Amino acid sequence: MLNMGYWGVCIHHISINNTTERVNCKSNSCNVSTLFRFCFYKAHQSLLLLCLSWNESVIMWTTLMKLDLTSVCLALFLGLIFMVLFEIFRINSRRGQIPPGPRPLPFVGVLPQLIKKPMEFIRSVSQYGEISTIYIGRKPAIILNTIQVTKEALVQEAFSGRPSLPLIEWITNGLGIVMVTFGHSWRQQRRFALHTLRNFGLGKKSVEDRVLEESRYLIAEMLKAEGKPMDPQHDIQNAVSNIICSIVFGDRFDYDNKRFSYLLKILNENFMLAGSAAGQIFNLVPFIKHFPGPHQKVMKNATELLGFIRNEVREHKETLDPDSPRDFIDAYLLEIEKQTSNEGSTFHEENMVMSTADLFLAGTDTTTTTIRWGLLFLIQNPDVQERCHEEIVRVLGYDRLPSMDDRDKLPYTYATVHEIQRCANIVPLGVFHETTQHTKLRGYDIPKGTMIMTNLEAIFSDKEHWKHPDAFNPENFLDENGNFFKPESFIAFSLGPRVCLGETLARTELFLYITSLLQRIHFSWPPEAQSIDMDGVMGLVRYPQNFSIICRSRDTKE
Ligand code: HEM
Repeated sequence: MLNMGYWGVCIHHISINNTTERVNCKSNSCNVSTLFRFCFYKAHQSLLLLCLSWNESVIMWTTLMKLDLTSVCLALFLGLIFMVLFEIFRINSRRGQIPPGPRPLPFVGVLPQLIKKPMEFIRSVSQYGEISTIYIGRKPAIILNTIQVTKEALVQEAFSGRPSLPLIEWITNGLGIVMVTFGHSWRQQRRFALHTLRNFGLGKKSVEDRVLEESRYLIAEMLKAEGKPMDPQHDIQNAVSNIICSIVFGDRFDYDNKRFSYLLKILNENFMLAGSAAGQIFNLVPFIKHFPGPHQKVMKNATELLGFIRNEVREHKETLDPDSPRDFIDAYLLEIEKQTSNEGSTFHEENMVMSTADLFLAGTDTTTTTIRWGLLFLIQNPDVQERCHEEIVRVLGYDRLPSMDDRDKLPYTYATVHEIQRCANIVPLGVFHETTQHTKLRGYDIPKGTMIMTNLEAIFSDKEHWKHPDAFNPENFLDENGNFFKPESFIAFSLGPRVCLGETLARTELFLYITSLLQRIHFSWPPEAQSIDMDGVMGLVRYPQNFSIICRSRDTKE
């Protein structure tokens, strides 16, 4: 049995032949090495067992073949050396034909570096030029390091596919929107989701009103722990999730709802695990799905999350009024019915569950994580926090909540929200794309099926495009007259046919939540706060390390 957390304490029970070995490791970087040690240990033990049980047959065979055991071992060893040499030759023979990049290890490519120190590795990749190559396992992937080349590539359909990642495939069965490859199903599901989200208020006053109402709950909840150290994760996640929940399920959930809190916890756990070393190893050797390991936890969590959605679907079916759809699920149920006679329809119940899951998941941990990074940056830059608060109170006072129309009147606060997104950079390599056909980029031939990554870390810190690339400074989004402007390099939601489907919703939530929090609450560190590694923790998104803060209500008469 293997039970592994990501960067926390990991406890491994390795049980073979009724003996259990327990390893306790507390270092942050231990998981990778421990996992490798575990894999090595397992492989070693299995080999030993095989050797023991098949000892007799091996002896029989080798006698039969007139070979002794030493020769068999030597042959195996030479075979391995040959495979490694062949792999090195294969990689080297492609140099010059593909963009340059760091030297990969045979079979695993750059995965050990990417897993061990992801941000350091991602930063180092841009030194190879506008586009570079990294090997993910045995396959080369192309990294786009500048805004120019990213724009050139991502607007094309040829660059709009998605790679098939075994872990995601295992869970989604190739359904939904986010990880579905470019084609008919993706087009139908994406178009329907966009259209339906708009019908239920996306980009309109009604979603703004939901966010403002929720921000009142959020402020009240955070101030319950006024003056005491508190981890803001759950409150923010619940507030953010309630907006997408109200659109897809037609309901919000109270902050003390135990069942919903549990679902949010496992959602977060899955985002963490799927993007961790465990997820990468699964994608490299998917047959481990038949064995115990952290991937089983990912599957168990996913099954529970999908079970929750299936339950919602069941309840919606029982109470559906075709003349007045209440939310995304109602609209989808009606669409399935409408499309029954259409042969090319991709609308069916499993696709509904997976599309709903995509909206629920993508709409929760992305915005939550950005706001958490925001609190970190605002506490570390108290002058920025104060300047935002002063601007907000000057324009709105203490009582009027902000609206999206206030953006022009709050240029410094609006710039701060964007600067939070730039520095948080929650998907530093974007969401992976794949070429849908053979294509060319900057003179290089790129075969169909090549993985494409956007180096947002390099683009967001390009010295030619940012006034203060390496510091948290809202001036990056202000012109010489103090007005807000958006540099072309700001592509946190990506671009092209795959651009984030929830961009409007996310921007509404980020501006309204951050502004209303800064209006009413002062944030600071608890006295015993420890310093935080600002590279964060890599999951499917880049999370800040866990932290606690002190919230104090702004004195409305100050
Ligand atoms: C701060 C918040 C967010 C950020 C930074 C963000 C960023 C992104 C990025 C970078 C992509 C990949 C685009 C590409 O493949 O080139 C994406 C895709 C997507 N996002 Fe977001 N997102 C955010 C919030 C949301 C929200 C609130 C929703 C909910 C509606 C959402 C739904 C989606 C979906 C469904 C896709 C897949 C689009 C497709 O493959 O066609 N996102 N997002």
